[in-house]
Amino acid sequence: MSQGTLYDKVWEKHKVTELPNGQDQLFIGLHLVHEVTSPQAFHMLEERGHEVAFPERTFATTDHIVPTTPEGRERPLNDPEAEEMLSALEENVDENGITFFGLESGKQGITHVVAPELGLSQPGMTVACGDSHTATHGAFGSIGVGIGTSQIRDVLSTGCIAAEKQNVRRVEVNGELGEGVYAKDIILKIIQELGVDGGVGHVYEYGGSAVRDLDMEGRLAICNMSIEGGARAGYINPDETTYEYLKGREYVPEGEEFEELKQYWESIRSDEDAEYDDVVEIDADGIAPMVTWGINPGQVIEIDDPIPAPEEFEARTDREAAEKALEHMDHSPGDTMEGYDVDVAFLGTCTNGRVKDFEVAATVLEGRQVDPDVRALAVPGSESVRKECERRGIDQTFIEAGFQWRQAGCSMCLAMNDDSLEGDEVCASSSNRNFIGRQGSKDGRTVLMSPAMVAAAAVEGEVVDVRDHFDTELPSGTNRAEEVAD
Ligand SMILES: CC(C)[C@H](C(=O)O)[C@@H](O)C(=O)O
Ligand code: SF4
Repeated sequence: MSQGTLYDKVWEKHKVTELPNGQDQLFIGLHLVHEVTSPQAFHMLEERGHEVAFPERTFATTDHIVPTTPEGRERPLNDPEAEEMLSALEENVDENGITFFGLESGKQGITHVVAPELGLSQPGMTVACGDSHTATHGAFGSIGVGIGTSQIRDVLSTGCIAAEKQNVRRVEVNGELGEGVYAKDIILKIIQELGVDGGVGHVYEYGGSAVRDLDMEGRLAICNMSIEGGARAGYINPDETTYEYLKGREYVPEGEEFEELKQYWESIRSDEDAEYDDVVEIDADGIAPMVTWGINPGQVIEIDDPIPAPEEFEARTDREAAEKALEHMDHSPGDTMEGYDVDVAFLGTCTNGRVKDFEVAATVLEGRQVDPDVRALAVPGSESVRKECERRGIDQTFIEAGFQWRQAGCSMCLAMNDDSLEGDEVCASSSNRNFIGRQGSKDGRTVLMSPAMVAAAAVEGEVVDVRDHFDTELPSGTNRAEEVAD
């Protein structure tokens, strides 16, 4: 039984009661809604004649199905199913008085990019969304949980869900990341070591000097992929980096109220002597850029390591998964990923679609050209990210290099819009899932990596080690430069 962790404290503060079935009734502080998973829940609500209990705690955006070109966004949308989902959401938010960051709002984007940048996600909250990547918000020191349709209905009508408390595993990442190595590489390393099911029954508390050193964008990328490691949620204790990021954002109170909030935020940090159900240590110094070789995020290696042979895995299921992966990806064991031909480069998503991600990739692209055989897509995670990149001229670096510069959405992460792989194309992708068919083509092949590595792959037309191929000094992705010694 763990004591004194942030998870325990935040859970206790939001627990309404214990239910007869042993689960807890948990109050949800922030409910995020998107067009794919909400229509049915609103419908269920209507059927029962219920109203939305806390419209002021509910915020909606549209992300999965939206086209990413200005022409594509003209209404009605070309795809009737997409139009139906979007219109349903528009009607539902209208009828229920819910704030909606729609296509015309200038604030539209991926749920897990929009809520953090507006300051909606704050430490010590419970955040729920009908989306498996809701753990992203844990980067602020909140409990973010992905929920299904009937739970969306429950949150809409009562502000609560029935949930089971999980065990807490501390994932302690100490040391310093080398140049060209980023938060994305840390989380891929964690998933490599603990497995895609390693987190089942747990939430992950990420800590250690390498995590403390990360900027908020990096922390968001790590928490985002908790679900890929099987964890129900993932979080990082809030600190000065968190508070500095939040200060001045649209939904964050100012002045005295901010100071009061900060006291609450400090109080919910895990205690020094908190007990964890499990502690795992990872050495950041040793991490190289990570790339997936297979068809789940755990089938991942360091860029210069050989692709494993099925016999190297102990469990039969892992051996079978490796065989399937080798066949789908057309690899032979012992090969490295370096030199694997790439047809598409995709930069964006709720993992790596933030300003810092584009900034890092732009450093790699500066003065260089995308390989003529590569289709390269830059899709900002939100319209605010797009505008900020344009204000800084980052978009020009992408465009001059030969990238298509798009509007915000999930895009080719899961191809619910027109952005899709074709045939057996290989995509160097900054996203979080490499399942077969994920990017819109059943034969398509996804290689997950950091934004710097995606940019390098776009230029070279193949998977490369960003550290070897470029002499530019790469931005670090940490807050060390700005940090005042403490
Ligand atoms: C469409 C949505 C429900 C889904 C999720 O739950 O995560 C999507 O965002 C994904 O990444 O696969
Ligand atoms: S960007 Fe990808 S992972 Fe994130 S919410 Fe959209 S589809 Fe899901």
